[in-house]
Amino acid sequence: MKLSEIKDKKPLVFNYANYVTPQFVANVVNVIGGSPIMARELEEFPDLVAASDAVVINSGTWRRSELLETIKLAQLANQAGKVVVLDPVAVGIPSRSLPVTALMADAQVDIIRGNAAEIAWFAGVDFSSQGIDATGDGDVRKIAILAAKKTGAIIALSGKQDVISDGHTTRTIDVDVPLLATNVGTGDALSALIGTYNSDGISIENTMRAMATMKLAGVKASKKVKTPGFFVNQLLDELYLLSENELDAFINGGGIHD
Ligand SMILES: Nc1ncnc2c1ncn2[C@@H]1O[C@H](COP(=O)(O)OP(=O)(O)OP(=O)(O)O)[C@@H](O)[C@H]1O
Ligand SMILES: Cc1ncsc1CCO
Ligand SMILES: [Mg+2]
Repeated sequence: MKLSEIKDKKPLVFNYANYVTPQFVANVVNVIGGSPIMARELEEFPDLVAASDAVVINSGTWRRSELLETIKLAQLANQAGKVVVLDPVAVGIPSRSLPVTALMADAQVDIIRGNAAEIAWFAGVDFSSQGIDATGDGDVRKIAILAAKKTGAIIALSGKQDVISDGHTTRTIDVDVPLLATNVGTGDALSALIGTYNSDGISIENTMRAMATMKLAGVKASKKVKTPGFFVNQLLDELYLLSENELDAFINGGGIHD
């Protein structure tokens, strides 16, 4: 979906959010023109999935008791033909791998958005991490392609270099914006943006537009402010102000490669 269509159609994005960053995630969806809703009550899922245009599942603060409910949520979304995005926070920690493995076995995840260490786990590649952060170095393009082939999902690997791959077609965005990594929840919000942009159909193109949106807003914000506190507010403003033309110019203008 194009940015202008998001603003016209206001897709409803159902976020099964973690309890650390839901306010930021909701604001990012809102300022771009979508409509966020958060919930974690099983009895509400059928109604909410029916009303939603995308479902974004973040496993950042899952309790085991919520796992079966989350699988049910993903299955409901699958049955209703709604896109399912997974944000597998710190999935490489063994006790966190188990519920993600269960979800992937019992429901279809269409798009996985994670940092390099999280995506490396799906690829079966070693990549160092510390808690929620990727700290290592590696061939992120290769990791994304491998993870896409292993999971059958579109992979959105974020970091200094963003990589989007379905295992056959791969795009990269090579733009360094260190301040983007200082705000906890930029990745969570990016996953929700990916749900928003893919709400009318899942594609590499839509996923790339979502990642380019966050990166470009980060580039613009970091030209104006230099510290994390101001940056996060400026980032929201830049997302709010971003135009379709600017986004197209960024996408066509050299930072993005096949
Ligand atoms: N060094 C960097 N240079 C440029 N952009 C970055 C850098 N690190 C992260 N980003 C950007 O920050 C956003 C979030 O990606 P990141 O990989 O930090 O997610 P994450 O680790 O899941 O974050 P969080 O856990 O805080 O939600 C993406 O838009 C990504 O492009
Ligand atoms: C800090 C943190 N811990 C679990 S989820 C989360 C937010 C970043 O995803
Ligand atoms: Mg994350």
